[in-house]
Amino acid sequence: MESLIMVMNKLQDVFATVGSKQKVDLPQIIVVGSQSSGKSSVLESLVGKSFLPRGTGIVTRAPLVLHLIHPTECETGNGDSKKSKDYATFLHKPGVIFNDFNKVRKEIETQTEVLTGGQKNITDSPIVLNIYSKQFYNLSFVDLPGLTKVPVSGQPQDIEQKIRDLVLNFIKNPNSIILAVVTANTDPATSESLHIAKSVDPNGDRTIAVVTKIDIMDAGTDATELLSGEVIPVKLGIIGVINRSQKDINDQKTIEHSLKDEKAFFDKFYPDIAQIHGSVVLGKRLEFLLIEKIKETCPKLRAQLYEMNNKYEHEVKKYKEFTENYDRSLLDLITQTAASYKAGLDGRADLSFKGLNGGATIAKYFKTNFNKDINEIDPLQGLSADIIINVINNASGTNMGVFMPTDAFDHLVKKQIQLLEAPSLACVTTVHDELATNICRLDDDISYKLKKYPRLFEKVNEILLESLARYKLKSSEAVSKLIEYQKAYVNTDHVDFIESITKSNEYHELFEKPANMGKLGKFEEEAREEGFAELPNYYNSQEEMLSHKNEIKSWPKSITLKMRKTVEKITTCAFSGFPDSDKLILESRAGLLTLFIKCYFVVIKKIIQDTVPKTIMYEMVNKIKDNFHKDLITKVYKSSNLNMAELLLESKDIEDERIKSVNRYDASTKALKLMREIEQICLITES
Ligand SMILES: Nc1nc2c(ncn2[C@@H]2O[C@H](COP(=O)(O)OP(=O)(O)OP(=O)(O)O)[C@@H](O)[C@H]2O)c(=O)[nH]1
Repeated sequence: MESLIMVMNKLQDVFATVGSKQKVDLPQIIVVGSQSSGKSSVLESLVGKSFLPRGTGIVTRAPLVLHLIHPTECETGNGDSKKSKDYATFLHKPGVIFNDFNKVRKEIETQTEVLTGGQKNITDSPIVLNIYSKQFYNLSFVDLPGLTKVPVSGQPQDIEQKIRDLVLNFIKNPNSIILAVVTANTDPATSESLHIAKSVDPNGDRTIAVVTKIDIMDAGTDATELLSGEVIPVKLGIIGVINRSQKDINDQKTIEHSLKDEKAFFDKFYPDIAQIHGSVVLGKRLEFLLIEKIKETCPKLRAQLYEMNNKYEHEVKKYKEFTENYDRSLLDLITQTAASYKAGLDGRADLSFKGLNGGATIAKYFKTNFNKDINEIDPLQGLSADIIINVINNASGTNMGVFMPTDAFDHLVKKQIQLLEAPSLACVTTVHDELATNICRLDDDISYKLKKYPRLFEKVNEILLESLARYKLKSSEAVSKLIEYQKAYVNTDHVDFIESITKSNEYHELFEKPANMGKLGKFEEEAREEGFAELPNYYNSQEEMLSHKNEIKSWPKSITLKMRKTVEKITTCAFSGFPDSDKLILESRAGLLTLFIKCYFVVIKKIIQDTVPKTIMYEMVNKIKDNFHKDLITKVYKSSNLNMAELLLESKDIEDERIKSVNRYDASTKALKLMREIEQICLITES
């Protein structure tokens, strides 16, 4: 019967060595208790040896999986002096025999440091220790860090939560037996171990309580009530033990001696129940419970292992498929890569993909960021009133004409149109970068296959970037041309321009509300009185006046009349000897010019917001979608400096993954074999 636990131990080791992606709920005894409750002492009494690290603070910082093994002849090794006595081995030190249990303690301490990275932190990576002794039963435990509330210096503040999480992770395994250590000298209602056990096993169906420190209870109190099961609601039993006190340990009292004293203590103080308490009873009870648990969980465990084995077998086959048929599938892979890349832009890619795909990202960028960048450009950026007046003066030359100089408008508006080039070119760059990253959004399956061959992946990336660089150049040239086109001809007849002017507030202020015209308004009546008839007197000749009339005609028709009126008023003012007339004329012209620039800019912004995305789509996005496949085939196959063998080198990561996958499959096959052995033993013992 003992060998049932031994086979289960082997099963545990299989998973401890190889690890498993999937959790396997193996039957285990998990020791849980608050700090200094006596967990280590209980384990040492069961083992009959002092071998666990002691000290202040949190001593146990890694799960310790402890297998107690009753060795067979073969394991004691006939003639092997090292194995002739009790000895220990660690799973992480294969082949090393520990006869000295002080060295076992040291090794646990050293390995704890290795696993926790030298910090006072805790880890969930287990240390697996086998102790071989003819003296005891086969048993297996997991010893965990003590539940604590106060971090010691150097320990993370959340240590309490970390320990709780670690303990919970072990005890929530429905096939585990919770060995809750409870101290007799404190109120069981405050016992941390019972509390945490209850959170995963509310009815106490898989919890056994071990009561320590009965010997140091307050004078006048005794543990009869506690040990009889009236206080603690657990179903697997309550067993009292007397461990060595600190003084006993300091005095180097042997465990053998302590076990004798323990028996004497129960015989003397609890004669009626002495037979069912003590470390020896505890050991036997735990062995019985573990065997029962193994039998009970066998069918479920077998099904779980079977499923796991199938899954790993499938995974291993997948690796083989890639490595063996690579040549044949290179072309397929390139085709799939280009198709997946295109699908990412067309929006038909993996719908489960979290976040936006490449195509959607670009569309969103056009609609929001690019439009915003353009809208945010101030149409008068860099144009102070002085600059505008200066340009008007220069455009008028020596002749201080009365009408709006079109040259000044042309000059200024073209200067402002140029401001649109930088955000448009930035848009080209952003889309380019998005197209470059789109390679990271291939379908999982293709991306996985491609990354398996890093050189090939690198080559694919290189080809993509080369093509994109070409298309980016063309896009930038085309976008710059769009700006040039706008600068080539200033179309003041554009319907949107006229509409924009008439809808503007400034226009309304200047022409529709004479009352708000300020100084100009004062002369409005005079202007009306003197009339346009006076105006020809201003010009030196009829010819000159006519030339100005032509100038008026070059402005959009719908505004000409009103504009003319204003200019007329200004001119009249000049005639009437108003002292600031020149200044007034200039300011009024500058106001008009500013309004026209603003309104014309609205039109151009709309055109740019519409045509830049179209140009980028044509020159870059659609080109890469249509030509990526062709570019890949041409460059991967035809490039003379390409060494195919190099392209086919498997990545180190994937190679490691493949090895791990094979190991996992081997381990699960081994586990299934052990499971069959366990089932055999169960059958024999039942019949
Ligand atoms: N008198 C007496 N002392 C005990 C008993 N059990 C444990 N002790 C003492 O209590 C102290 C803590 O015991 P440990 O076995 O180290 O407790 P632990 O739960 O393993 O402690 P941590 O691993 O630090 O959480 C030691 O000084 C033991 O000697 C007992 O039954 N009686």
